[in-house]
Amino acid sequence: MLEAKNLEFYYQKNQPFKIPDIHLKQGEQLLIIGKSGSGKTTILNMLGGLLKPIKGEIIIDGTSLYSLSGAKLDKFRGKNIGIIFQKPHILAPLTVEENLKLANFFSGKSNSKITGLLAELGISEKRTSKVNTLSEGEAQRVSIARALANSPKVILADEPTASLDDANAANVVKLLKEQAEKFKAALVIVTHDQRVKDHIANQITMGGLS
Ligand SMILES: Nc1ncnc2c1ncn2[C@@H]1O[C@H](COP(=O)(O)OP(=O)(O)OP(=O)(O)O)[C@@H](O)[C@H]1O
Repeated sequence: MLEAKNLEFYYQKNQPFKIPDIHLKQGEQLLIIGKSGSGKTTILNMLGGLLKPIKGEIIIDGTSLYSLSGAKLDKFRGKNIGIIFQKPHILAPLTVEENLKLANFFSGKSNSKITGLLAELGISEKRTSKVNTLSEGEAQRVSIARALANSPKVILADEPTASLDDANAANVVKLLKEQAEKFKAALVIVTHDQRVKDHIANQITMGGLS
């Protein structure tokens, strides 16, 4: 479902990252760990179609991601990849429901899952609340709901627990795992949070700069 082979990337030519290969089948989960600055966000952006590697290939459900370009890549991403960013990328002046409908609009999928998702994530009662009135934990759950609204084949989460207390952090990891299992999606979580490490056995470490 998700394969990354022989990836090479650098921001400065003399400082290439060491990037391990990734092979995840449908429903498999992976934790990418590594110290601050080792390139965790960088690899996640490459896997999500947001940053083209200098060399190597990323294959999602049989499609080589960067063989697509422009609108085709955007469309593929919208349909197949759900990304949860470190800081929730949700539109603050819109309501929770409007944010989710927007995600479906861009990926051309129906709104039929929204009610169920909000219930599973425990934010049904916030459906018509503006996102800028939510707590950080609630906003994080909305960004998860938005990433999952289009039933992606690959779910990518960048430090999803960074700003959450212990109870919410455990909850968010549980939700991500449950939802990934439900859709049989491949799940990749990037983190340095010790609290997450105990929940996903399959782990690789970013090697930092070569
Ligand atoms: N757009 C950019 N241009 C130049 N250098 C960058 C850029 N983005 C990131 N870097 C550098 O690349 C390195 C890796 O950054 P990245 O955000 O991938 O690390 P990370 O492992 O996610 O770190 P953290 O855990 O602190 O979020 C850092 O040294 C960072 O300063």
